[in-house]
Amino acid sequence: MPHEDGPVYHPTVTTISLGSHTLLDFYKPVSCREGETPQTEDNRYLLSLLVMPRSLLILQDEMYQHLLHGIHGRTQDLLTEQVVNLSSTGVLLGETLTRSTRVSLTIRHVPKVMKMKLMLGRK
Ligand SMILES: O=C(O)CCC(=O)C(=O)O
Ligand SMILES: [Fe+2]
Repeated sequence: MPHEDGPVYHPTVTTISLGSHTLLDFYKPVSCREGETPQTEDNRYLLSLLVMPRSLLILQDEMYQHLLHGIHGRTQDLLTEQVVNLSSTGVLLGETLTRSTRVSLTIRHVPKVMKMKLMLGRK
């Protein structure tokens, strides 16, 4: 499901991937201009990144602040021209990759945390 990771973690989210590859898909945000054709997930789709096993992905700037991202639930990925980082992965255009179990470790810096005093049992 396309989503933003939100301002709390701004400006960077970092992901280590283990196990399977996956495709991370990027979408334009929903705009609410009058007279525009209704927006669907399909027509907001922009591009994908092939996220390789044992890779480190750093998401920041425009990709973080402006675009939405998500991972489709499917078992196989056909690599098309919309997968924009193929040349740095060694995987060829037109190949189909079968997914298996993937573990992603996401590292987020949270500069602002809320401090709450625990009042349990106090009067
Ligand atoms: O598994 C991933 O690489 C990203 C998952 C994600 O979008 C998130 O944790 O917000
Ligand atoms: Fe996310």
